[in-house]
Amino acid sequence: MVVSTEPVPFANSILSNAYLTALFGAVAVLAIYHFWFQSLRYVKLASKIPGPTPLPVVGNIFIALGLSPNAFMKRAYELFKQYKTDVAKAYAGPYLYTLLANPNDVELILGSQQHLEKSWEYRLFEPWLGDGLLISKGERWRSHRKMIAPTFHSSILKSFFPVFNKNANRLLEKLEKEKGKLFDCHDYMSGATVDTLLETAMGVEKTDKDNTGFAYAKAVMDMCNILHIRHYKVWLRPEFIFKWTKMAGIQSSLLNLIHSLTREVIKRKKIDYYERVSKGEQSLYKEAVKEEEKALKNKNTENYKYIHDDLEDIEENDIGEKKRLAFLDFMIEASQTSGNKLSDEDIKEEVDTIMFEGHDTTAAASSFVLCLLGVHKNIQKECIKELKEIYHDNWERPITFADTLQMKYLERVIMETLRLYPPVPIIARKVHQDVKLVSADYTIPAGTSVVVSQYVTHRHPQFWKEPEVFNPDNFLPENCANRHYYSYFPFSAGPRSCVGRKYAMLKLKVILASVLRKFEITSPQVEADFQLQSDIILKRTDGFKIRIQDRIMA
Ligand code: HEM
Repeated sequence: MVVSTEPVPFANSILSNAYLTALFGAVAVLAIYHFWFQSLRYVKLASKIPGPTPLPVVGNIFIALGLSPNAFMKRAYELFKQYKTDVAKAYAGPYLYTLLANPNDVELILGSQQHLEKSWEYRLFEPWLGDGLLISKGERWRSHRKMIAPTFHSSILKSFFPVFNKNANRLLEKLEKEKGKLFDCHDYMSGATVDTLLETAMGVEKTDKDNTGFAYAKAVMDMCNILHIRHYKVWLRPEFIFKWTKMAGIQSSLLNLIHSLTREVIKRKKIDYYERVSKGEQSLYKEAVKEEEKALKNKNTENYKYIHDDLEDIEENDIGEKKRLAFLDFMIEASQTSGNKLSDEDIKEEVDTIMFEGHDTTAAASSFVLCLLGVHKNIQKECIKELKEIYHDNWERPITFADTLQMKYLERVIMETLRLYPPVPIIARKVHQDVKLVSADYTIPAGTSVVVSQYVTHRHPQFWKEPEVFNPDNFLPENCANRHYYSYFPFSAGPRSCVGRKYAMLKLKVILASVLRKFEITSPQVEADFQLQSDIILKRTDGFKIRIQDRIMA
């Protein structure tokens, strides 16, 4: 049989008519959508705000298309500079995001009691952190924060010093094998941070053979990567799409690992608690609450004056050291006390939140400090000068709380590191009321998301002299005195600031001073070589590479 390959004019014209109709139909639907979209109140208000032109339906998501996480970071920062504005907008589909760089505007969001709700992307954390402190809202957030924040105050932090020192020494032992080699210090800092958190905040001691810290830290890092990919590849955000990807299977095994550690930790602590009760030991919870209330009446401020938040409303010396409980003990006792409705699941969510927030942030911060000290040898020398003044000939003695108060230069190095390389590079909130900006005549419409970026504001040329230069003297008291308060917020600021910032600063000082006393650090790279990744936690995609050798004391 011969099959004709001749075109069939009639069928063709039907097809082309069908194509044309479909095309016109699609254009008409898009046009109607476009005009409807433009008529929406929030879109009209936002139309005045500068930003890249959005395409119908998809908005500006093409900015992220085909970009790797570190290229995305670079591109976002370049766009902000290119528009030379303190306010910029972008659409992910129909969702409006307004980015604020000016501290006066940042203050309107972070300093307010109204805009406390996190933007909806934080919900991607839900399978992991549940409704823990980082993402919870309303009365639940308020009551849990009131309970958790005081468990990270100086009176209890001081009692953590033996554990801080023990884990710092373990880290030094592990680092021995890297002497002379070029290696990535992040895994080491991460493992040490998890072990310290487990032992301090959770009260769970680790055995020498136990590799839990490392496995857990690795699972947390992998989870962060998945969440980050879903943040910027917005089409992967909906659960019904994500669940068909390979990543969903990986996420599920990572969460199994993370959650089983959390459940194990809580189980162990509960057994301890019941043993204490069976021995007739009294619950310290009620007494601690009473002390807390008394302390709250005595408002005072101290130390870290560069951050405004509710933690400063508590005078720590008012709280008897013996009556203070570390985080997890406190949560367990509170759950057993009538009047509290803390379930095991509530405790698990808060434990997961503290383990995530307290670990990856501090590990990134300490790794950045080590790299920067490797690059800036003169600044490393200054740190050593200060440490010599504190330790004289007793170079190996354990680091005390009093020592950390004298580490003023190291504190400035840490703060400057957190300025240029803030571990949490952005924060997003959902606003339920219109926000009239201070820096320009724009109004952010209610019901949309606002993004403030530590990375961008910390480099704002109007508020920082030579903003791209690493200079710890930026934090000399005289240089801080007249700087806008919200030009620096590595720990966020206002009512929803980081509850663990004092813990973080103390831990960073102990771990960094320990490494510096033992090793001299060098880096083969300069800062311009750092490849930054706009992950949930800011990282270097090229690795935190340093070289160490025994420090020879002159
Ligand atoms: C260098 C270390 C750290 C940095 C830079 C940092 C930074 C931050 C930032 C920016 C936020 C606000 C996040 C947002 O609103 O999206 C935050 C919140 C939080 N941080 Fe930290 N953090 C650090 C260490 C810690 C530690 C050590 C802990 C606990 C042990 C901790 C516990 C928390 C918690 C529970 C929240 C949620 C607070 C709330 O929403 O009420 N952080 N942190």
